[in-house]
Amino acid sequence: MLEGRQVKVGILGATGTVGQRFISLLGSHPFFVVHALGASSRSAGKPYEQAVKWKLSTPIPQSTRSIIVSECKPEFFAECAVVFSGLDADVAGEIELAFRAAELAVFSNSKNHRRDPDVPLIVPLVNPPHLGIIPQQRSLHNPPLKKGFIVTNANCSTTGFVIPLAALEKAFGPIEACMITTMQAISGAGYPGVASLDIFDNVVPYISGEEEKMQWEALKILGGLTPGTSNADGNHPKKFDMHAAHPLRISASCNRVPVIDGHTMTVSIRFVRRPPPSAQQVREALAAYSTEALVLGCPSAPTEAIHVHDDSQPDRPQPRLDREYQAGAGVSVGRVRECAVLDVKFVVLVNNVCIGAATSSIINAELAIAKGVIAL
Ligand SMILES: NC(=O)C1=CN([C@@H]2O[C@H](COP(=O)(O)OP(=O)(O)OC[C@H]3O[C@@H](n4cnc5c(N)ncnc54)[C@H](OP(=O)(O)O)[C@@H]3O)[C@@H](O)[C@H]2O)C=CC1
Ligand SMILES: N[C@@H](CC(=O)OP(=O)(O)O)C(=O)O
Repeated sequence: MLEGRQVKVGILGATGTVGQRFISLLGSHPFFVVHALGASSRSAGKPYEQAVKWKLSTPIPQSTRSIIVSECKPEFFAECAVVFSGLDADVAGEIELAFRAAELAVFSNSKNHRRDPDVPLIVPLVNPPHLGIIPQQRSLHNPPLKKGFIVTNANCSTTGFVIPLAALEKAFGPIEACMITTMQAISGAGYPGVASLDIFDNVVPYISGEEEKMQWEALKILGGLTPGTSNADGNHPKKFDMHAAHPLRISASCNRVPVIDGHTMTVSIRFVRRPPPSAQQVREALAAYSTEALVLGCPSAPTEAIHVHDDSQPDRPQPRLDREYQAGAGVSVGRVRECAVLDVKFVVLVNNVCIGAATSSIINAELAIAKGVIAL
C-alpha cells in the first residue's frame, strides 16, 4: 500500500497517554510521517521532548523530538492529509469541529462525536463499511465539505468485546444478550489518572460513563448503515440502524484494577440461534475471523485479529503476558467454555492504548486511504 509515498499527519493531544502511543507507533510507520503536533497552551511553543512527560519504555522517535508543539488550531495543520486526535474530551468536541470545517480529515479517540448521526464509530477490525457515511457527512455540513470529515473510534472496552462479538455474529448469526465484567487498566484514565492511594491494593468498582458507552456503542458498531426514510428533497439519507433487526441486550459492569496497560473482561453471550454453537465451534470461529483491513493491506492491521488461547493455556490471556502481542493491535481470547446461564463465556484482553485507542485511529486512516475516502 502506497509504496514509497509519504503522507503528512498531525497529532492533537500529542503529549497525552494516547498521544504518546501515536508518536511511538507512527515513528516506524511505512508512509505516515509526523508533521505537526498540538496540545494545550501549557505545551505550545516548546520542542516536543521538553513539552511531554514521556511515559513509554521505548525512546521518543528521533524524528519527533524537536518538532515544536503548537496550539490546536487548524492553520498549523493545513499540510496534513490526516489529523489524529487524542484530545482531552473537555476540549475535543469544538476543536475537532473546527478542524473538520477547515477541510481536514480527523480521526478521533474522544467520545464527543461518537453519537453524531453522520459520524461513523469505527472499530477497524469490525465495521470499515461505515466509512460509507462520509460523503453524506460532508454534504450535510454547512457549507458542504470537499475533504473534511470526522471519524471516531470506540471506547477501549467497547473495542475489546465487539471484535469477538463481530466474529461470532459473522459465523453464527445474531447475538441476543451479552453480559460483560471489565477489569480496566489505570492508563485508561489518562495521566496522572487515578491516585496511587486509590488504586494500589484495591479495586474501584466504578468508571464514570463507561458502562453506558459500552452498551450503546456496540449497537452502532455491530449494526448496519442503511438508507433512511425519504426527506423533503426525496433523498434517503443513510442512518445507523443500531442493530435494530435483532435487538441485542448488553449489560456491562466496569472496574478499575491495578494494572498499567490492558483491559481484561469476562464476556457471556446468548445467541438467537437454537441450538447454540458449542464452545469448540465458538473457538474455531474466533480463530478464523479475518478482517477487511488485512485484506486491503493496511500495514497496521494485525495478522490475527483474535488470538485464541486453547485449553492448554487455561490461565490466559493475562495483561502482562499478552498485551504486546502483535504490538497490541489484536485482541486475545481464552477460557472459551459453555455457560450455565447464557450459552458461551470467555475472557478477552484488549490493549486499551493500542487497538483500544491509537492503533484503531491509525488503521481507520489507512482504511480511509485504501477505500479512496482520502484522495492523495
Ligand atoms: N487512555 C486510554 O486508554 C484511552 C483514551 N481515550 C480518549 O482519548 C482522549 C485522550 O485520552 P488520554 O491520552 O488518556 O488523555 P491525557 O489526559 O493523557 O492527554 C490529554 C491531551 O489533551 C491535551 N489538552 C488538554 N487540554 C487541552 C486544551 N485546552 N487544548 C488543547 N489540548 C489540550 C493535553 O495537552 P497538555 O499536555 O498540553 O495538557 C494532552 O495532550 C480522551 O478523550 C480519552 O477519553 C480513548 C480510548 C482509550
Ligand atoms: N474510560 C476509558 C478510557 C476512555 O477514555 O474512554 P472514552 O474514550 O470512551 O472516553 C477507561 O477509563 O479505560
